[in-house]
Amino acid sequence: MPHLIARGIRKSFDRSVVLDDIDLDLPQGAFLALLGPSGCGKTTLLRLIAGLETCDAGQLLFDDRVILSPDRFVPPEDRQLGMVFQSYALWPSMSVRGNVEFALKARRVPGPERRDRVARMLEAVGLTAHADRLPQDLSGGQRQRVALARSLVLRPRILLLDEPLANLDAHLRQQMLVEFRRLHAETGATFILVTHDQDEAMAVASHIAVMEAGRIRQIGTPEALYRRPATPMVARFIGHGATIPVQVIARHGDRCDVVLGGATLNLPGRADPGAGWLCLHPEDLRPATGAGHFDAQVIAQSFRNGRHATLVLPRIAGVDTLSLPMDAPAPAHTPLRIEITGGWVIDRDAGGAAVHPLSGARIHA
Ligand SMILES: Nc1ncnc2c1ncn2[C@@H]1O[C@H](COP(=O)(O)OP(=O)(O)OP(=O)(O)O)[C@@H](O)[C@H]1O
Repeated sequence: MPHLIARGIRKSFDRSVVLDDIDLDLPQGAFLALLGPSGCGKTTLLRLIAGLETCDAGQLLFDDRVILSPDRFVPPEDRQLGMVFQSYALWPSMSVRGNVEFALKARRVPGPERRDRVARMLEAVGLTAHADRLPQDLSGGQRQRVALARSLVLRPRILLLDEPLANLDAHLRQQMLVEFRRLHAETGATFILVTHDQDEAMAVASHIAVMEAGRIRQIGTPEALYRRPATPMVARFIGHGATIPVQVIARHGDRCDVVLGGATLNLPGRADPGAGWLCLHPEDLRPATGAGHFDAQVIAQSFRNGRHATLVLPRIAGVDTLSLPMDAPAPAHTPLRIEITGGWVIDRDAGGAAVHPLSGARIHA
């Protein structure tokens, strides 16, 4: 049974619509990433779930109880959730232990149980040795751990994370992502993470909701979004993808015949005959070993993960650049013939589709 449900949520600020027709079915224990470009409404949706905003239309339900609608508002403290922000907002004059213990004291949790829960939480986030330090004497990553511990010690059913890693360097971010996954698995709580970094979302989330202009464009597992993007925006946003305009001439179930340049290709996809988009990731392209499909010219290369990541300018109308992995170095301006080895074909008018039929708005644990 889903425990967090949003139905047709709409929210405006000063008559401009910031969230529109938001639907979610989230079971207990999911790890959802809200992903999208700046200003698409991620934080507003998180704040709405947190009880820090009201809505104009729709409903938010937690375990079948309406916690938000235009005429109902359950305050944050009655929603069984915790929040961790970018600015960790720790109490500066309290020790690490004091910060983690504070809310338990406020809730009058008896001393022995309180000390036990704090000790176990500090152990879980690896801060036992720093329990008596003040926040100012900690690194950014350690402060972030205190903020996490402080929220998780209350055993929330939902933990809301608003760009919690934005202030950390790349190395610490990776460490904290591993930590998030571990704590998520250990606590069994539902985690909802706001991020505009798709690598971050792919690294931790069981499900990703890609948002654009106040709407959820697609929601599903990272793999579903990567392999079967519903819109060109999702295709470009996930996995460093690109889109190429193609003509779809036939559809056979989950495959389509498309014309690109002079060639006809049979590729995975679900587009009807007419104008379509071919969604590609770098590994769907390679230098042609046979006739190939289109000409291109190398713009630049960088060596990454054992391959030469190559940016090329394809000779295809309406396409700027594409990237593909190569085994050999190739200087700028090298002409290449490129072969397409995979991808996903969608309708040209798929731009506004809210939900892809394969991923669905309903999330199952
Ligand atoms: N209190 C407010 N009053 C007026 N407009 C607001 C308010 N809060 C947010 N907005 C507007 O709502 C839109 C969505 O903002 P929101 O912070 O939810 O986006 P976001 O996707 O989280 O962006 P970012 O990644 O930059 O944090 C933006 O256009 C923003 O300016």
